Amino acid sequence: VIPGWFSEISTLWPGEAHSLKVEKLLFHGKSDYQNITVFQSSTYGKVLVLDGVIQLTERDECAYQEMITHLPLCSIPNPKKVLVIGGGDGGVLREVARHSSIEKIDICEIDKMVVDVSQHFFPSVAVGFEDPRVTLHIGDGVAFLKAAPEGTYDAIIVDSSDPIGPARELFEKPFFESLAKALRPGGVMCTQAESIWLHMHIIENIVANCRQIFKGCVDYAWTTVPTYPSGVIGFMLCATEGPAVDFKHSINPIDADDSHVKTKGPLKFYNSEIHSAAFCLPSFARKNESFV
Ligand SMILES: NCCCCCc1nc2ccccc2[nH]1
Repeated sequence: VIPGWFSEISTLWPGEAHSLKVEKLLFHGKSDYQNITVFQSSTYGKVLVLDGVIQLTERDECAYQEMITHLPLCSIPNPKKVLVIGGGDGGVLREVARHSSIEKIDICEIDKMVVDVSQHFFPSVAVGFEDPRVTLHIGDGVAFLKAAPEGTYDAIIVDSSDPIGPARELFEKPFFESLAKALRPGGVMCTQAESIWLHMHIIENIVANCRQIFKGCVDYAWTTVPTYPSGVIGFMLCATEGPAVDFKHSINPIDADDSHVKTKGPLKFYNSEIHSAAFCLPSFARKNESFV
């Protein structure tokens, strides 16, 4: 360990570790589920770390939050009811709230300490919790979905950490089946789906499961997030059978002068061209080679 530096070491990316220079340790705690650390970095703002893994930094969280939210929500007309699994930092809520058609936002986060820490140290991210359409449920997303009536949601966003620890079950087949059940016909889901540089096996497994379960479009997208391992992270986008969905083009753009946009500031990363580009994959990750 180099004094003054945080290195992200994990068995999920053996032999490599992204490091950030630490100015000051701001918080360290242990919840019922994981170790939680917040530090002030020299060049990426404040950083949230769960069990030694970087979850978000103030400087680049916009890329992840905007893409995981707007890739699904801009692919369907008039989303009204949205569920977020995980996402206890509130960033996805902030982005969902930009869509004026939204009437109801449920969020199910297992670890209350993540919400409390985010509200205290990351107010520009946790601002999402202030939207009157938001209902926060503290609990296990697996159980929440099992209890959800069939066809409840237009969209479900699974903003999970990695498949080690509390989020492990969110990458397994039964969970994807419960997602499909809770979506209306032509409803869409989007999950955090790791890195094509590091986790092709995990991704192939997710795609195989989703192809069996979701009878609509199933596509993998990716984007750049400098502080995630390998500098990129992916998203699995799936639609249930019903009104056709084409993920690769934004059909429901967020109008720039929408009142919601003003309260939350302009989009820093997402736009309609980045939307379509996100589905362009390198040859080693394409259908003929591997999966999509
Ligand atoms: N190694 C990549 C990790 C991606 C993490 C995405 C993420 N960051 C989060 C912060 C709080 C709650 C849920 C979250 N999900």
